[in-house]
Amino acid sequence: MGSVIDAPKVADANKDADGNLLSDKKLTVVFVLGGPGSGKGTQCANIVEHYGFTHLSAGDLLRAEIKSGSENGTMIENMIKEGKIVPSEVTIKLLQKAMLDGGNDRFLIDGFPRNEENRAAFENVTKIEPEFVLFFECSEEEMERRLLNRNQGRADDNIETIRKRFKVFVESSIPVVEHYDARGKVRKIDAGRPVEEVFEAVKGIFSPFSSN
Ligand SMILES: Nc1ncnc2c1ncn2[C@@H]1O[C@H](COP(=O)(O)OP(=O)(O)O)[C@@H](O)[C@H]1O
Ligand SMILES: O=c1ccn([C@@H]2O[C@H](COP(=O)(O)OP(=O)(O)O)[C@@H](O)[C@H]2O)c(=O)[nH]1
Ligand SMILES: [Mg+2]
Repeated sequence: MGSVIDAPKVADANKDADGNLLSDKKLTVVFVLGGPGSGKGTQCANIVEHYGFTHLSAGDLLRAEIKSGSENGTMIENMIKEGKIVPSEVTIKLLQKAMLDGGNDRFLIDGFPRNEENRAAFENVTKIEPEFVLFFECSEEEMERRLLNRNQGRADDNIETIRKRFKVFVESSIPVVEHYDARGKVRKIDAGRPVEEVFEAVKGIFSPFSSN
């Protein structure tokens, strides 16, 4: 019974004010994946500046949800502190809303999908397939160094949580990259280099988007 009642709600959540479905809008969505500290947020800011994408960081949306005092806030806060993946429905609802509010037709979705369940649920609910997956490859040694120097006051940038996040990344997020790799959709970047060098490589991938 729950699924019968919930179905229209899901469909509504996917419509903008004019009743258009997200999936009807011919959106360009790029998933930006890579381990914690690989430079996803840093490079997304560069891409936004040069290629007119709107940047949606799933982690930022979840942290904003905690701050907003939502009923899910405490649950999200506890999961982030433990480096665990927040239930798909929570993250997807935030992403859908941000896309509908975004007023753009091209989005970088940073740090999502983090596991196969995230991926399948997003596809099922939004009917959106990513154009491609930008994957930042970086050693754990380098990522650990970056995270311990990030200085953004994040509750999860401590060595204990960082180790848990690395484990979750290998066990749950790498299979998502493998899923898209098997479909020829992964664009892999060596992210262990200085920011400018990484962006040079990113530019090579985004050049088709530079004209409009
Ligand atoms: N290529 C790079 N070389 C050195 N430091 C970097 C590089 N890219 C990002 N950083 C720094 O590393 C930290 C993590 O970067 P961030 O973009 O937040 O990564 P992510 O979003 O993947 O966790 C930040 O302090 C950032 O300034
Ligand atoms: O789709 C997502 C994105 C993030 N997170 C949680 O938010 C944390 C921080 O994610 P973020 O992408 O901000 O971290 P980063 O990879 O940039 O260090 C993760 O460890 C997870 O606990 C999540 O559950 N689902
Ligand atoms: Mg980030």
